[in-house]
Amino acid sequence: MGEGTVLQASRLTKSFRAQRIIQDLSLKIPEGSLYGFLGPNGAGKTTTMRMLVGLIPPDDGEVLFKGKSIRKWKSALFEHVGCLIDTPSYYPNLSAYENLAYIQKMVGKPLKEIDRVLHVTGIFKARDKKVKHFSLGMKQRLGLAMALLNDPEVLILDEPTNGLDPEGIHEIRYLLIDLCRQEGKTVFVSSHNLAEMEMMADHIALIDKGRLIYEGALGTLLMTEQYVLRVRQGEKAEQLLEAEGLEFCKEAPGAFLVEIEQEEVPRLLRLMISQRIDVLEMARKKQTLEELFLSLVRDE
Ligand SMILES: Nc1ncnc2c1ncn2[C@@H]1O[C@H](COP(=O)(O)OP(=O)(O)OP(=O)(O)O)[C@@H](O)[C@H]1O
Repeated sequence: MGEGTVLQASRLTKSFRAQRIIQDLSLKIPEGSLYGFLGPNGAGKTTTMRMLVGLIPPDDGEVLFKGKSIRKWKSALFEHVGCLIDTPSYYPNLSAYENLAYIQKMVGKPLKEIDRVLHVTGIFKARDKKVKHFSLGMKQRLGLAMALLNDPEVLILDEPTNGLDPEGIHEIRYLLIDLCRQEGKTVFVSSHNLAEMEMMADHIALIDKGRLIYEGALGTLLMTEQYVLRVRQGEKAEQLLEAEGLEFCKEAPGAFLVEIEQEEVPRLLRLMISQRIDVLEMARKKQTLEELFLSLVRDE
């Protein structure tokens, strides 16, 4: 992963008809990250993304690309950022190739880029098919292909898996992971589906009612201080945990959730083995993004 912040939102505020939609929202998107932008429906994700790509101006605050305000560097977004926000507009009676060629001609860019993006997004075989015959998943891929035409460093995608079937979701997910890990792009993707984001993002921001609730790396965030313990001899293990004075709760016969410091784990395992307790599993419990989100919203 690259170093530094590539795109930054600094204290963005936005109202529509005197109603505050985004409130003092700051984000730092690390270069090379797959950044999940999460929040419930109506939290303000699309509005934030529109500001990030310069489609609408913030009332207050600013967007910085590589440290420079986009207000003074308008071409930065055009040259370095590709986006898929709202439904992409295309001509249904034209083929995928013709749609992409139309854009390239308009901006005076070479047509040779088209086959590259058709390959990257996996719709090369449908290159000459009319878009009106495309499935929703293929249309999303075409939208991504449009966003990739310029070979941008950063991709900003608003709910790209919305409306897709499980197979389509899976394919887009792996495509985004590939774009980030293989092609080195920074991928900023919004979703209200926490479970889906957990499978691909390395950084996340959680917003609710236009405010930032959490931003950071996902790595250890989901780790808890609890361990899942599964053994064959449940009663013996329970007695041992009690004798050791550990906090625990029984989840099922022979299955416990134990509060224990990582440093103490080897000693507990040695004790169990010496008492002929067969340990089937001892693993750090991970909370789901959903559990984390709910606890953060509750704390707010
Ligand atoms: N142009 C607009 N005029 C008035 N209100 C707007 C406008 N755009 C968005 N809103 C309002 O702002 C709030 C946030 O909308 P936004 O689309 O940014 O949320 P979101 O997090 O993307 O939600 P979703 O997941 O449903 O797309 C909503 O209450 C919406 O009705």
